[in-house]
Amino acid sequence: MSSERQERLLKRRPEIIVGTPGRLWELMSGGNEHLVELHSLSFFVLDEADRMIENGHFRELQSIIDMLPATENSTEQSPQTSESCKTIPNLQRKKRQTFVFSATIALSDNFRKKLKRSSSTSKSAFVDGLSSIETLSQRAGMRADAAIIDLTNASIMTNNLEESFIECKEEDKEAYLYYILSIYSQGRTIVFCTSIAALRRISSLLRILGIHVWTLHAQMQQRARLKAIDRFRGNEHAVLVATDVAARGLDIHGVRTVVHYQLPHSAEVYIHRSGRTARASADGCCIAMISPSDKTKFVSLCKSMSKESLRQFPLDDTYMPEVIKRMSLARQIDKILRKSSQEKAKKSWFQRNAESVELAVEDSDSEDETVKGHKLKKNTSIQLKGLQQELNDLLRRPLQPRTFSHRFLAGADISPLVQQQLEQLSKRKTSDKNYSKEKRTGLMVIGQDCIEPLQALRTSGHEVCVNLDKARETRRVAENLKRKRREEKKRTREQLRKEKKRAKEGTD
Ligand SMILES: Nc1ncnc2c1ncn2[C@@H]1O[C@H](COP(=O)(O)OP(=O)(O)OP(=O)(O)O)[C@@H](O)[C@H]1O
Repeated sequence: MSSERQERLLKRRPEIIVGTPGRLWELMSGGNEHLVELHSLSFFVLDEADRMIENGHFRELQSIIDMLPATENSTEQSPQTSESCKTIPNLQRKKRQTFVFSATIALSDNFRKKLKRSSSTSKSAFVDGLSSIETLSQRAGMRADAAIIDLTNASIMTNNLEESFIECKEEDKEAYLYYILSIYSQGRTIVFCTSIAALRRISSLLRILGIHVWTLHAQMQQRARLKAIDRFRGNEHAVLVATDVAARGLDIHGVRTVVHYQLPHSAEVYIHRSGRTARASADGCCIAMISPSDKTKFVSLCKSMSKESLRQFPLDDTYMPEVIKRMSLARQIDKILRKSSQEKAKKSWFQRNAESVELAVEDSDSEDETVKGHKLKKNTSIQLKGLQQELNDLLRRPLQPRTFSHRFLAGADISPLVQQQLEQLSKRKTSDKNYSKEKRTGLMVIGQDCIEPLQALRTSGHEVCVNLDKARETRRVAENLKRKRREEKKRTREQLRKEKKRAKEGTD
């Protein structure tokens, strides 16, 4: 929202103002009348407080707090006055209540003592800035007898949330993501990435594979972000691929699954990301995709949240050959499309710059080179069409396990589920010509009920130890066992050889 529009809205003197520190301070320091009349402030709320002090980026917050009038109970000196801040006599000041919220606040044991000490110290004693949640609370005028309400349970996460993981190679993550989104296609899903490059890649691959996804990241304009959220909210089976800008504060009803496609850098971000599902009294599940290089990070993440074991997300490997075939075609298509869009961008950049300096651009290529270029373009376009045709043929068919064969369908061998799916499929094929255009609906998968990942996890997921020491111990035991078996075999072979030799010597 533009600051002009915000200023217009502030003229109506709203009773509640929700803002980010940057914009709020911009308006306050600009002398907005409604915002500097802080003597009548009844409630001061700091939401996501731990984020506010991260890496010291919210200097503006410090300035805002410095402008707050001292509360009745505070022994602080009068607030630091700025040109835009009015000095109000104590009698006119309202009693102010301060709230500090976050799902991930770590308070030290002597938090209250610190607050007590601070109430007898003047503001000028804090020279470090808002370096900790304690300092933030002190500066916001929190009293030493502040109520601390801790709603976290032993597992930190809500009990309605089922956490799980998939262990796979880094290069197989894309295929497994496609597997989850197509086999368990029910419910809203948010897929989290740490980098925008990864977000762009997987969203492009999924779109090529016919899964409509919305994206959300920091390089998007506010208007585009709001549009993506609206569209995501509008479809109960939609997929949102997002960076950590969506990790906090996003409250969308019916988010059933959160996928940590790339692991977050801290346990706090993992908690906030996972908290986009299983909100209020609803349930939900999260799936962390762990490649061998993620393993150490994942174990330390689990350790910091005191998790010794986690459920392994159930996978049916019989679908993988089909999934991998589709993914391989999608990758080839993506590569061609990416290359051509890069070439276009390069060309238009060159033209734009030439135009800006009023330079006439002449085609410097020789006739031979131009013909060669056209040929190459034509070949690429033919190759692209061929790949798209091949992929579309695969996508028109429901995803089916390797064991399934259309050629040898026999009543006795088909489970009631497959029988029912085939009947519905043939009905839809004849009645609805556009059936293949419907995305993420049932009947894309043969042999599998159309369910949410949470149901799959509850019915067939199993607990696996994530403790690195225990995992190492298990590996060591398995290796020992293997070594012993090898030695045993070698001994038997040796014995047999000797016996044969002796027998041979006996006959000679
Ligand atoms: N007492 C309640 N009864 C029913 N629903 C509630 C109640 N309190 C909150 N909710 C609902 O639960 C959801 C989550 O609430 P809210 O956004 O306040 O949580 P939060 O802890 O601030 O989440 P975040 O992790 O985004 O900070 C919202 O949809 C809200 O409407």
